[in-house]
Amino acid sequence: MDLILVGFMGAGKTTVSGILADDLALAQRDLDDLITDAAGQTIPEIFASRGESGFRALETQTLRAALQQPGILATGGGTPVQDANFAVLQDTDVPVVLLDATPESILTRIGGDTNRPLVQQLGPRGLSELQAQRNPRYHALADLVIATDDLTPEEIAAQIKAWLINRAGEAERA
Ligand SMILES: Nc1ncnc2c1ncn2[C@@H]1O[C@H](COP(=O)(O)OP(=O)(O)OP(=O)(O)O)[C@@H](O)[C@H]1O
Ligand SMILES: O=C(O)C1=C[C@@H](O)[C@@H](O)[C@H](O)C1
Ligand SMILES: [Mg+2]
Repeated sequence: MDLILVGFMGAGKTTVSGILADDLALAQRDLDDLITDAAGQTIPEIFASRGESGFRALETQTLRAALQQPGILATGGGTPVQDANFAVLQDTDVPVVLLDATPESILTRIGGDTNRPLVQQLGPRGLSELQAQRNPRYHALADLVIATDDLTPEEIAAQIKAWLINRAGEAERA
């Protein structure tokens, strides 16, 4: 993998990874898509038939395989929560970018979404509490943090690209 995006549901990982992958001519890999492809079920179907723990087991398996592939990986919002996933993401040399967003932005973006079971299960308040609980994990992994509230996905992709170019230059000079 060349780059990993982490952050809460609705932070924009899938959207931004698509733009950046196109721009850099890299493969876009979305962990949620890889999981649904492997399972032959949507995320709500996986949660309904196997429970959240069944989804998490698939997520861990799929993450390990995805990290062996080149490209830009958009993780799921809960990926860093499992200790095994967190350890793998912490150990990798691949740069990790955190897309951060306030609970207000998250609710505006995904409050009405039906493809994320936790949005329905938790409601607005529970969702914000879950985000606060997960934030330390996201930040612990991040080599770069982008506050996305007032940026378009294109602007975020451009900031990440500039950071990657600068980072490559620094590595060359070292
Ligand atoms: N910077 C942004 N400004 C406004 N809307 C955004 C921004 N980034 C993403 N969105 C919108 O928010 C919604 C969720 O985005 P996206 O699916 O990329 O999030 P995600 O981080 O991949 O979430 P998940 O963890 O659930 O996979 C989409 O409707 C997308 O268009
Ligand atoms: O934050 C989460 O726990 C999740 C985020 C989504 O990307 C999906 O992986 C799923 O809906 C669970
Ligand atoms: Mg996504």
